[in-house]
Amino acid sequence: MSKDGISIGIVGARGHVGAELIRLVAAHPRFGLAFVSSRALDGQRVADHNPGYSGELRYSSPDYDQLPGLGADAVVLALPNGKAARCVAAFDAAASAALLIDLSADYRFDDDWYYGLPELTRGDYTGQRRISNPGCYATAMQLAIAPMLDVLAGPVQCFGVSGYSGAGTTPSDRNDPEKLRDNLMPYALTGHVHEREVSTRLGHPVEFMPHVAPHFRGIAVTANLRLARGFDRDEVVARYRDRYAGEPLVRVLDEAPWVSAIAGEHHVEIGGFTMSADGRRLVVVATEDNLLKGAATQALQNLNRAFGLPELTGIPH
Ligand SMILES: NC(=O)C1=CN([C@@H]2O[C@H](COP(=O)(O)OP(=O)(O)OC[C@H]3O[C@@H](n4cnc5c(N)ncnc54)[C@H](OP(=O)(O)O)[C@@H]3O)[C@@H](O)[C@H]2O)C=CC1
Ligand SMILES: CC(=O)N[C@@H](CCC(=O)OP(=O)(O)O)C(=O)O
Repeated sequence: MSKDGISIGIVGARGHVGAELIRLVAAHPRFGLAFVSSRALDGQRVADHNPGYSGELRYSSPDYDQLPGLGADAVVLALPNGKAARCVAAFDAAASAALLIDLSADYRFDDDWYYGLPELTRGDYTGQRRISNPGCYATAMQLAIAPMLDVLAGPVQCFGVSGYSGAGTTPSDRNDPEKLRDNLMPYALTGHVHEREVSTRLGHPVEFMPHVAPHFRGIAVTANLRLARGFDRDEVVARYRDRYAGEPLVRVLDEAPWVSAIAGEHHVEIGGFTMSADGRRLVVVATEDNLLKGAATQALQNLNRAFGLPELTGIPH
């Protein structure tokens, strides 16, 4: 079941993110799968649904109060938003020592949980056993804005476009390929949870306008930053390069990154730095695979750190 004794359980493993995690954990040199849960796929062979897995494990569908007894060292909750609390309560009731990582938005505002965006928050990790994993857009937006945080003047506007895997597997207009064909679908144009998440984490107001597009995976965020003084483009690019030097999962490019190039990649790309004539306005573009650095890869970074392994173990980079 587990390699070298570190076993990982995944709750909500039928989802797009759960599928990526199965693949990453299966290929990890130290982690193995303890269980993968799905109500719809209960009893079916994982290998029949996931080309990244070749073992004999089958999906199971335990009740939440059975989860702590399944012996996983860490359990990743990959359920839709609003569903994590009952799982967490089961682990609390059992006084389980298992590490919990929640991929939903449910604990991102809870100070009892470590918020795991390693490139920005790894210094806050002091061995917490409850980790909330930032959302895909929230990761891209924070990484795109952070290097300029101390020189911002006024709210930042972020125009976001996501592939429809971002909308999960529960059928909706936002993951319906027919309705998305030749289309760009705006939604939650004010007050999206990611707007609140990024504004809270950066301590600076961010205005977020998300859209979903016909491609499957990958997000692009175009951020508009007003600056307290005039900047040269070179000075701005140097800030980003300095900030992310030594961060293999954040690549600073000169040109604007394309979402078509980020699918399947584990890193974020930031580039396209464009200044207004007076140097007081910067537009910057970030792209990311929402299912990887926006979710599963980041979860793996957090798991690695929690088990004392190098942060990028099992993450191609
Ligand atoms: N998709 C993305 O790009 C990203 C997603 N996230 C977050 O990660 C989590 C997982 O995302 P994703 O894989 O897209 O999610 P899905 O919407 O695909 O849901 C994951 C799985 O949870 C199970 N599930 C669905 N509804 C319920 C329910 N009412 N009660 C219990 N289980 C349910 C389903 O499996 P079954 O019905 O078989 O039990 C489903 O396949 C979400 O919280 C999402 O917000 C974070 C960043 C990026
Ligand atoms: C297209 C689409 O619907 N995207 C989702 C992204 C959700 C996600 O991936 O992140 P969280 O875990 O932070 O919810 C949304 O905008 O809510």
